[in-house]
Amino acid sequence: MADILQNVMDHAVAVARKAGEVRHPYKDPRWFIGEESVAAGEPSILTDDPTWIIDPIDGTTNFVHAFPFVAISIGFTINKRVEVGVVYSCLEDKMFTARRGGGAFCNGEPLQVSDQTDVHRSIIATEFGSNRDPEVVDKIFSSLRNILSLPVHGVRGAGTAAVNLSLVASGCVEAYYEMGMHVWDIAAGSLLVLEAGGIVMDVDGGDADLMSRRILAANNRSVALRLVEQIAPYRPDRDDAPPAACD
Ligand SMILES: O=P([O-])([O-])O[C@@H]1[C@@H](O)[C@H](O)[C@@H](O)[C@H](O)[C@@H]1O
Ligand SMILES: [Mg+2]
Ligand SMILES: [Mg+2]
Repeated sequence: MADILQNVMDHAVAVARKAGEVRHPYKDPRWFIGEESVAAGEPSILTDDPTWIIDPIDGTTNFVHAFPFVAISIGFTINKRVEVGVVYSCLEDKMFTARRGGGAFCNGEPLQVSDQTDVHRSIIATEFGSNRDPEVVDKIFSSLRNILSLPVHGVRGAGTAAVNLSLVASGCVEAYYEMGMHVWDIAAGSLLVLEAGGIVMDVDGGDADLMSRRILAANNRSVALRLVEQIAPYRPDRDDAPPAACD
């Protein structure tokens, strides 16, 4: 684990030097998108530069209520593509790691998504999110009703996007979808799913977009596309949307 992070940091330094950058790639705020730094007013713009995308506590509500799923999520992108993902599920003491082209692992053991192709025999993970706008709540319940009525074997939610994605990568659930979470919730976990043999796309079946605040991650295309038919999509403000103008 320490080796993986050190290699990535060395790689970031090498890329920066090649580009003629003199700044230190893990001290310059431009190279970070973190939940807390963005909350403190730092920008949330994904560039081609090497960028750490960090959620120090994913599952804050769980943490407050002692509901036992909480994770640390660290993604690293170059050219807007996730190259390394690390999710540490703290109470399970599971360290999930993935490197683009290098596979996904849990505590060093290789991960593989479920081989289930029948959505009716699947478990689907999702979250209710924190938006209580009645139109959004209606969409959430509409999607849920459609999916439950397919029917599927079950619907679950761990209360953390990073853990939900680790569950897809581990083959414990077939898919996870959500609208309204942020890039720091999913950057690392999305690579876990891809490297475990799964797919990641937009909830409408289009290309995945890290900054769109929408994700559908699944073990395979056939399960994913059956879910696309059931999901009532909505568009939260993007993570890289300009701040609203003040009067
Ligand atoms: O705030 P936080 O605990 O880091 O992250 C949370 C996510 O992991 C959760 O799945 C999602 O439903 C919440 O909206 C929130 O984004
Ligand atoms: Mg989070
Ligand atoms: Mg958090």
